[in-house]
Amino acid sequence: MTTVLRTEELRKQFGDLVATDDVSLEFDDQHVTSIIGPNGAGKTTFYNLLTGVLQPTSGEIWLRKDGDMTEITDAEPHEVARSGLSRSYQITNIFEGLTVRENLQVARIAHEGRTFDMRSRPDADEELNEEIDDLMELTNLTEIAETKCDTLSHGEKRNVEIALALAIEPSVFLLDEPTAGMNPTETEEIVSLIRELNRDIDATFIVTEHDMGVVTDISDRIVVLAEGAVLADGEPEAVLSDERVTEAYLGSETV
Ligand SMILES: Nc1ncnc2c1ncn2[C@@H]1O[C@H](COP(=O)(O)OP(=O)(O)OP(=O)(O)O)[C@@H](O)[C@H]1O
Repeated sequence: MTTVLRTEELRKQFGDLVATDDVSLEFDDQHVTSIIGPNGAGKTTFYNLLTGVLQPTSGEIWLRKDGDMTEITDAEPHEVARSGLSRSYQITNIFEGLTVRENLQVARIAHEGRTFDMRSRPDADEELNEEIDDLMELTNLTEIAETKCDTLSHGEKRNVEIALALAIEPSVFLLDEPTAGMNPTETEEIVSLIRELNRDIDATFIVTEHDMGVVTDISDRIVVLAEGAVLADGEPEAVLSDERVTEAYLGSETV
């Protein structure tokens, strides 16, 4: 197993409030790790530190890039993404007026550092379109490739967001509440999509999720945060039967 992402005593304070409390974690390749915790535990802050949206008060973040661990602690969000850490946002990140294919063309072209211009006829770029066809097949979007995004369902949009995050060929893929606002059928679909992606592409998944059924279904490992610190870390069964974890959730929700 290879470590692809590591935090060293990562800390974030907002005034006196410690939102991330000296978190040291290592993430191995091809694993699905869920980060869970009661409301206010510091999950979003941890994600924002990893992706460069927030700067830590202290500590370090290291990401494997081209075979070597590289420090990304002070990197800007676009530099983090370019280094291979991609995030699918809870808040949608899609150009509503463009089709699914066009959205992916924009993302791929931007990732390759080219300028997107519809007049340059991206449809005529065979290599680009083959990559996008593969990406759409992987994320179950082939049938709606030519559909404008403003007419898609919530679940379909979620798949487009995942495809957009995958378009930058990430080595570490952060999923922020992937089933938020979904009905049971959409939730089931997204769970099988995450499982398929984990099997089919060489990426590491880190997922925050409130739905414990989903967490149990998809995780190789669960990390529990409470008051910004790591409370438990290990295989799902052991973590979810840990008394300290149940206690941390009392009063907010049930594990
Ligand atoms: N910009 C900020 N300024 C001040 N305090 C903040 C800021 N962002 C987060 N916090 C505080 O940091 C703590 C952790 O918040 P965070 O949003 O990371 O938790 P969370 O686990 O994602 O919660 P939830 O599950 O409710 O989304 C909370 O006490 C929150 O009020």
